[in-house]
Amino acid sequence: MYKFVINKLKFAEKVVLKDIQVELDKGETLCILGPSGCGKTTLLNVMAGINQTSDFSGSGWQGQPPDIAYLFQEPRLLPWRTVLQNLCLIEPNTKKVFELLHKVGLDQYADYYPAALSLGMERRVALVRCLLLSPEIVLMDEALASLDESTAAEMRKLIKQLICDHPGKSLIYVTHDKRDAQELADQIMILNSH
Ligand SMILES: Nc1ncnc2c1ncn2[C@@H]1O[C@H](COP(=O)(O)OP(=O)(O)OP(=O)(O)O)[C@@H](O)[C@H]1O
Repeated sequence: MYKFVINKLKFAEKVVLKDIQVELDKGETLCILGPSGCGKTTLLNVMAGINQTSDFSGSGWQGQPPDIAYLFQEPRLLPWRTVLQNLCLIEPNTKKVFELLHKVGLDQYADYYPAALSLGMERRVALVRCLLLSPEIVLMDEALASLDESTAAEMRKLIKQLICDHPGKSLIYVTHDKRDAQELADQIMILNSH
């Protein structure tokens, strides 16, 4: 069981998150829903340890912090490196990289630069990059935003196959879309604005 606690998180004097307690079993998927500005991304950032600007009280991860990989809303691939070169920064074993690229249907695109890929393809490369880190928990921020319906459905299926149906991996998934929550979540958390 993973547990993460925030008592209060403020930016300047504005309270953004209050009395948050996230509990998640190994292998479980938690979807976090809530209106724009309620603090969903901030919560993921604090969990990933990359929120440096807030005034945060709480105890964070209870016990040993889990190994985390973060799929940001923007794929954040290095534009001057090919798909394979981006992924080999994480995993030098190209066989492992190609196995995962094959699973997301992109093994033919290993030598492409990110600029030559669609957003949906870049997101799939970013998903592979996360998985190569062998995380215990994957954090995802609006991973299907700005994709057309069929591309979003394809990505949702991959997330389900490669993370949700994987017994050892947990997923914390921020979304505006109730369909994502219905299809992927074991647990749903709704955040309100303060
Ligand atoms: N670095 C920062 N400095 C000051 N205020 C911030 C900072 N980051 C976020 N905020 C504020 O915190 C609140 C929560 O922002 P956050 O991006 O977490 O919301 P969100 O629920 O993810 O929104 P959206 O669904 O639109 O992405 C907003 O009012 C935002 O303006």
